[in-house]
Amino acid sequence: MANAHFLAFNHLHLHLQISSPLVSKRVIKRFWNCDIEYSTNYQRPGFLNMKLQANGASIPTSINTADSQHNKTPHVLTVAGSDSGAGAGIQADLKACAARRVYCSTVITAVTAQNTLGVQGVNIVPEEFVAQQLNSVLSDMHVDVVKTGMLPSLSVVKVLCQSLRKFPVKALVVDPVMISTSGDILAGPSVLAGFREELLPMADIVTPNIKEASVLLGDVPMNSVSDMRAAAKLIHDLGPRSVLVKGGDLPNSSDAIDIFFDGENFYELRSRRVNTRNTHGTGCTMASCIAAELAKGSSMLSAVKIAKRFVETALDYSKDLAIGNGVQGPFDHFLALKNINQSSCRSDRFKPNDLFLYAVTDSRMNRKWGRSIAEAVKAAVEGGATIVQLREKDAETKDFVDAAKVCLKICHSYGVPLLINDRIDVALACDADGVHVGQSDMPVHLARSLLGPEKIIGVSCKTPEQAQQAWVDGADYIGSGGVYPTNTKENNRTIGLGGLKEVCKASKLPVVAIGGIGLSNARAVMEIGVPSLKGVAVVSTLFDRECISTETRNLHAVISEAALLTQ
Ligand SMILES: Cc1ncc(COP(=O)(O)OP(=O)(O)O)c(N)n1
Ligand SMILES: Cc1nc(C(=O)O)sc1CCOP(=O)(O)O
Ligand SMILES: [Mg+2]
Repeated sequence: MANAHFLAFNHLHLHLQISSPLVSKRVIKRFWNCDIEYSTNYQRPGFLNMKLQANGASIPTSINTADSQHNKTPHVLTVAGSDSGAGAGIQADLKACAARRVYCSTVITAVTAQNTLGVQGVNIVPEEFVAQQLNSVLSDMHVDVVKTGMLPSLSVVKVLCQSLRKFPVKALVVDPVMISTSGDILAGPSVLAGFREELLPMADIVTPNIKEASVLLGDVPMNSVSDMRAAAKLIHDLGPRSVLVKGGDLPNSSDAIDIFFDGENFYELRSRRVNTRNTHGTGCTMASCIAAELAKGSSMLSAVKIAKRFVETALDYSKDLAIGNGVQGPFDHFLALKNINQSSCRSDRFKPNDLFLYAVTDSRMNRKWGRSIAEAVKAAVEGGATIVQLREKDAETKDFVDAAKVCLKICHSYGVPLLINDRIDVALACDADGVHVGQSDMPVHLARSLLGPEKIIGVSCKTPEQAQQAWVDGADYIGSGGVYPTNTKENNRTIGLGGLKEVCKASKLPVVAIGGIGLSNARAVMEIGVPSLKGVAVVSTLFDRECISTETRNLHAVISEAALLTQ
């Protein structure tokens, strides 16, 4: 499918992943109300030269299309041990990559006999044969990311490092497997030296759990989040570009807290601790999932966040799985094959700039103007709405689902995501792109476990504390208001531009402003000057008007101008 994805368009700064110049030109025109001129041929292979014209300014642009992953299948190579019980190791890696829709090839370093009771035997593959497998894969296939798991001997570590020097890849993810979850030793002290001296300096990320972090640092005690931070910093000093210390086994913690350190900033990533015996293979899955997201082109931090969310959701889904008699069972990676449909016509699940012009429907207004929900949505996306929310407070469930399916087709034909207000059931029934919930609706973490990791979840926040919680709970964006008084929502508290600013400053998530926003005040909202504010959400300004597409176009022009001027 020909498509064009905006990765960022902030203040005259454009990154465009392009697969068809003609489609891209149309999409640019529609999204940004700016004209685009192409040179008629490629002057350098893989580079597309173009001139963007917006508001009288003309910007020559050269886009490297050769880097685009469009025609390549994202590919992870896992170098790890086989687990006969298929909960961890190579088998977990294959399942995780398949679930994340990334091709996975395999180099097997050891074959283990294990089950839910523990590891009964280990048969190490000779290093020459590991080398041969590496050569077979890397000399023939385009591998984006190498992920390592069980590396049972120093010579295997060395063979791997040699292969990586001969066949460089985009990223190296090292899961420093040393002790199995059942407590069995999978790599001895000589391997530890290999990790420290050779492999970690080549790694883009290393993902130890607290036991592994402690062993890597010579058995330092690891009992708290501040110990994890200190360990992340010390492991970073060993050479990897970033470190994720996983705190799932941290004593006395009600959340699963991981520390991500990229050499500059620490991020404390929290998720709910899922109460289940089925946790065997979470480390392998986490690292494979990070590798898969990197192969698809994510930044490191967002790959880590997606992986954490994927693992949390899969654990939640597999709570009641009964496989084996031991204390630790495997979990199910293919939540997508249950009632979570991850297929989406849209290739990217959520881009913060989708919030730019957020159209929220209203059944009362549609009735007043004598139009269907689908007619209203079509006019809004034609006018340039970048995301749509169906907020149909008094619709019958069946009518709502039927209308939502029609609207979904319309939105997807324009590359616009469609969210459902409040009704998780309706979102599931029509396979919408996500939901928007308020503080008294279904809590975000429950919505997430029902909808899965792929769907977009927005949550209304009036305070910095709510904004912080939204991030912890796994929301994708925040709706914040009422910025101005509104007649559309009864008894809504107005927080003003000041309140909006406070929420935006506190928010780690992108924010869309809502409440009483129209042509006369949208500019003031966009000009508050906090980068997390990505756009405005409106109801009456679009839908309580005679011509929705004209009003949408007008509002688009106002906020585009404000966005350009606040660069
Ligand atoms: C983008 C956006 N922001 C806020 C809201 C309000 O949601 P909520 O607080 O749940 O109120 P209702 O819309 O359900 O009345 C929203 N819908 N969209
Ligand atoms: C649905 C909604 N939520 C709000 C909030 O403050 O969270 S204000 C609001 C209504 C927005 O409608 P209009 O654009 O017509 O003012
Ligand atoms: Mg609500």
